[in-house]
Amino acid sequence: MFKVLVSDPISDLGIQQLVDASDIAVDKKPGLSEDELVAIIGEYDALLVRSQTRVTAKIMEAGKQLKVVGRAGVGVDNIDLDAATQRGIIVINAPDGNTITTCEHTFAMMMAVARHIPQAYMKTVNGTWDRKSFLGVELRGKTLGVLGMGRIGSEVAKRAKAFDMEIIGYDPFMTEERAEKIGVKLASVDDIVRNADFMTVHTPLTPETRHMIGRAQFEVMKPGMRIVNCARGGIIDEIALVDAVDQGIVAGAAFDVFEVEPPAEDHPFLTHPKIIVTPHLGASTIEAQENVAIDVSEQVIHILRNEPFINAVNMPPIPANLQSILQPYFTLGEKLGSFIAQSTEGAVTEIVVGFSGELAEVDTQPLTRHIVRGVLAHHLGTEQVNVVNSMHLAKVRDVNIVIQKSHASKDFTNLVTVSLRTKKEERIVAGTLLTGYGPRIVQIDKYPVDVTPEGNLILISHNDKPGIIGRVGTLLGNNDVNIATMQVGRQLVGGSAIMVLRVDKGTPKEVLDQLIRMPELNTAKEITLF
Ligand SMILES: NC(=O)C1=CN([C@@H]2O[C@H](COP(=O)(O)OP(=O)(O)OC[C@H]3O[C@@H](n4cnc5c(N)ncnc54)[C@H](O)[C@@H]3O)[C@@H](O)[C@H]2O)C=CC1
Ligand SMILES: O=C(O)CCC(=O)C(=O)O
Repeated sequence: MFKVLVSDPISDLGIQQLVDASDIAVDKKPGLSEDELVAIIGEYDALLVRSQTRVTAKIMEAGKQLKVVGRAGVGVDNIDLDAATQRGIIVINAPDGNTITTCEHTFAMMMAVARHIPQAYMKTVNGTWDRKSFLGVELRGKTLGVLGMGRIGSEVAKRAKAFDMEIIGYDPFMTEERAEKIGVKLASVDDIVRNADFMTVHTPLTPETRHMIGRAQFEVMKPGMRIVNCARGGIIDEIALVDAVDQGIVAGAAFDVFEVEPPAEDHPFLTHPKIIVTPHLGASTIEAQENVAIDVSEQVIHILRNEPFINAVNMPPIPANLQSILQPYFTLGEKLGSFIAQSTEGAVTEIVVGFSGELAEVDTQPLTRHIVRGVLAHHLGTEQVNVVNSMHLAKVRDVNIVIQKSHASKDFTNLVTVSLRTKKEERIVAGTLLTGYGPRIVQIDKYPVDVTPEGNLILISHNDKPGIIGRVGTLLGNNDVNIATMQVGRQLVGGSAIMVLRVDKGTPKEVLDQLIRMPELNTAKEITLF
């Protein structure tokens, strides 16, 4: 039974599928401190959070069983991604479910700042009927500058057109074609600052976007600008903004997010008459909270059940078309990696992965992660290594990963070749998927073979001499080890050869030792593939 901890308030309806899953037990414990989480996280396989819980390295370290941290929302700045990756914990988010809601909140804030709605409300409910102080401005005909034209920024731009606004946008990944399609004129940050009447930011907070609107930008800003931040505190320099409002450069600002949340009691935004605030409510609608919880719950279930999943933040995404090509090779890749690691001695220094045939045409990175996982799991344990941290673990252990691609594949539609170099030896194994038959190992070192990569195998290298196969069979039979299948590979009659035996159960070490002592037999290794 998998255990999932929900440590922030997350929509009950959204997590219903987790609650209903017969193999999953869900505990809801919102509001725990870091120490409280550290004390209990060890028993959980998955952690679900919104933005309140800070998922620190200390929590990951204590989460010995933790396979996935699910963020019901977009931003993962409350999760230590490096710590997660190092520990092989998958971090997923729900990037689509709150886009419209946050876009709508941006408009609520834009209109509220244009028409002084919070200030007018406060005065009215406090008994003052003041119709003079709150002269606003229209959105119609104004220029809106959008910084960050991703999901939310693009939706904001679309809706701004309905208000008859001119939209200028900046995003390093925005193409002219896409900008044209959504009716946005591409501009630089400087153009936006100098020309916009309203400006809204929709980027993540990164070293590059931190204070991307600061003193230098306020100095050249179009006077009377109104600014909205429903993305992340810190994209706009808060102190510089207050000064710009006081100097009359900025006519008003609406902030949903703060550099530190919640803000200190004496934060200047909280008492400023021209700055309006909400407590990080961008994603707070019934619809968005259900959407993000449904999305993240679905993926957590997939991950716990070892099924394909999407939206991993600490792993490159696999496009759907690629997923269907690569997915069938994942198991083969891990098995080839495991086979070669089990059959090779010495510290691993290099893994050379070769793809030929159709596989050479596509981005095979996700498959490489599985192969490297297969190799490293033999040395570091299957619990320690997964596809999230396999490349990282290889790097920190100075294992060189080399990728080779060849478009021609002589005998197979696709061939995956793994060569392992260790301080002692080098070995090659190659495999493919045979239509109707499944995964096969088709080459071990220089020998062609046809081995189903599963169960208990014995890999023997020997000299091709009459009687050796019989002697091996007799020795195993005498020790109650039943042979299910046998493959022999050789290049020359009487030369060196290999034998791959599939046996019904594990082979005791003393039996392997007896095999190795046989004349003409060089090595015998047990390999287990499940
Ligand atoms: N207030 C709230 O409750 C919510 C806040 N957010 C925040 O809103 C932001 C945007 O979310 P989405 O649109 O879903 O993300 P997204 O990933 O779809 O879009 C972000 C865009 O910012 C662009 N970008 C990155 N660096 C940039 C730079 N230096 N200059 C200009 N553009 C840059 C990226 O290319 C990308 O297109 C995120 O920070 C997210 O955490 C999202 C949901 C709710
Ligand atoms: O969970 C929340 O309400 C915060 C949403 C948010 O900031 C995000 O999704 O990035």
